[in-house]
Amino acid sequence: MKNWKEEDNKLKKSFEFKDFVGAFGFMSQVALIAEKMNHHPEWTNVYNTVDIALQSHDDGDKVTEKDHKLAKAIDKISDL
Ligand SMILES: C[C@H](O)[C@H](O)[C@H]1CNC2=NC(N)=NC(=O)C2=N1
Repeated sequence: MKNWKEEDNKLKKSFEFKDFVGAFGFMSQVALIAEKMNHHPEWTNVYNTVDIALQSHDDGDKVTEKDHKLAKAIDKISDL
């Protein structure tokens, strides 16, 4: 898990892409994985950047193993 930081009971990381298409393509892939895992990111997108914060709402709004699993899956997608 590269460059994720834990802050405010969330795992956070910012991703930067060449342009909006790169950013949105990444988000589309993450959305499919998140839906499969039934674990969904809080995120914002501004043009070529995507800021992600992961937290388990069902488990007291804290970071759990589910967040770590999703973070690893997201890193894999961003390395492609
Ligand atoms: C009903 C549904 O299974 C739950 O609300 C799931 C959906 N996605 C989720 N995503 C995240 N990040 N945390 C959760 O606790 C969570 N719970």
